[in-house]
Amino acid sequence: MIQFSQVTKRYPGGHEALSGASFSIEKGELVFLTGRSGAGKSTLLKLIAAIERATSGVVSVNGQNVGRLSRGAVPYLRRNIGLVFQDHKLLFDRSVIENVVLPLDIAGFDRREALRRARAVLDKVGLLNREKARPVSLSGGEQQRLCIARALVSRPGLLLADEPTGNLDAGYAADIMAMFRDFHRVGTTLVIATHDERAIGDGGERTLHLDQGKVAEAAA
Ligand SMILES: Nc1ncnc2c1ncn2[C@@H]1O[C@H](COP(=O)(O)OP(=O)(O)OP(=O)(O)O)[C@@H](O)[C@H]1O
Repeated sequence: MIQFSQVTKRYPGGHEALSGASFSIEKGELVFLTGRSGAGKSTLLKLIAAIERATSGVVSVNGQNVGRLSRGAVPYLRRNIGLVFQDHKLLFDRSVIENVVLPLDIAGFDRREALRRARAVLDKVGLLNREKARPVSLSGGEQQRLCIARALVSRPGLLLADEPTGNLDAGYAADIMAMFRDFHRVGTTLVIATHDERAIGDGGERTLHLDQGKVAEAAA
């Protein structure tokens, strides 16, 4: 599903965040991405979602070279990708539930069905009682859970999550990981960048370790 062939990403200013990275992720895999702060984890996720483009090498998703996608084609790629990034990009002028419903509105869902699904996912992340609140009135951890709800509501085939449990206490972190594992069980591909040992657990999942822009398989 995801293939990196000799991918290098150099940011303006010369910093090389990824250096000749090659690996593949099959459909339905759950993969953790580990490595020190600054190792290149966020960069790797951004290349998959075409938020950043590789300096050299090929990133392909579902057989498409995402570095070659036209601007117009990027929304089609993202339609099937749930994104949980650190800069939540929530809409602060809309309520919690409207933030979650939005991807379904864009996908043309019937309003009642969209609200039903949005409430179900808000319930799972423990925010159902805040559905009318504005995101600005939520704590950092609540905003993170809202972001996770919004990423999962359209049941994407691929979920990319950057430190999804970073701001959460142990209880919520475990709930979110359980949700991710449920999605994995029904066939979603997940790539989760994390420092959080609690998130990785002892499930024997595949872990890719990043060190100074190089990617290596880590022993489970
Ligand atoms: N837009 C940018 N412009 C210039 N340099 C950048 C940019 N984004 C990231 N970098 C640099 O690239 C390197 C890798 O950053 P990246 O955010 O991918 O690391 P990370 O492993 O996700 O770190 P963290 O765990 O702290 O989020 C860092 O040295 C960072 O400073």
